[in-house]
Amino acid sequence: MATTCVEEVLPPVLDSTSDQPPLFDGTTRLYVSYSCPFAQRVWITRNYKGLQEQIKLVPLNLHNRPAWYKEKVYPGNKVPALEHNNKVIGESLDLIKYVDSNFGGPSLCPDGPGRREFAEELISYTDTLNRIVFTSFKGDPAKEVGAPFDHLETALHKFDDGPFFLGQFSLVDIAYIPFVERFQIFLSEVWKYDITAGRPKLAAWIEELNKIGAYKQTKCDPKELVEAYKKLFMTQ
Ligand SMILES: N[C@@H](CCC(=O)N[C@@H](CS)C(=O)NCC(=O)O)C(=O)O
Repeated sequence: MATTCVEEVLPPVLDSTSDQPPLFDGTTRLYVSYSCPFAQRVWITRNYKGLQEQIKLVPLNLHNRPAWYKEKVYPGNKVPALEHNNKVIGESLDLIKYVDSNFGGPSLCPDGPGRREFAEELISYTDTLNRIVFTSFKGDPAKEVGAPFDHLETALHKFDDGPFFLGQFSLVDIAYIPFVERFQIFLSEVWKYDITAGRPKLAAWIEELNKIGAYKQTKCDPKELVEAYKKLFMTQ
């Protein structure tokens, strides 16, 4: 498996006091926040394809956002956004496909009968998983999150030529892992709920992903995550 990945010194975070990097000067820029799971999807894709030189990371402080981001770069004012070929485009699920098909490096799109359809099906289920789990944080997660994690466990049984959703590592794994990473931490820390208990395929999937450098470099800080989610979901 290709894990063309160099350990990268991450650029400093820009805030409202920071100058705007030049726009449309021919540099491809990926605007992210280091703690955003949506941005993490595109960041992993870029790393895995070995595009650290071709796609420059521009990390933003979302709590003290530079005004120029909304005004000049991306009116949607969210991350991720990609500046490429004199355009700025957003939406993480579109961007992982865009980066995969418009840049070099190993393909992350599945080939072979049944895989493309299954990939689309799974990619659209990410929103369902996220909705159920985020909503459960306001209720009783132990009762509510079982079904979506069982859905992932079942999906991981479909292709047996590797530990990933389509057998080999693909955009499907990338679409899920930033969220599953956070859910695992928060559900375990706050609710003592182990998402891998009784789900051996899910456990093996997480273990294999943790061996991939392109992903490891993007992981969130568990302590910060717990604090942020407690504020977001557990205060009135
Ligand atoms: N649907 C978007 C969601 C992106 C998103 O919500 N990003 C958050 C950070 S994790 C953001 O930029 N929030 C800033 C805001 O909403 O003002 C995607 O998939 O890219």
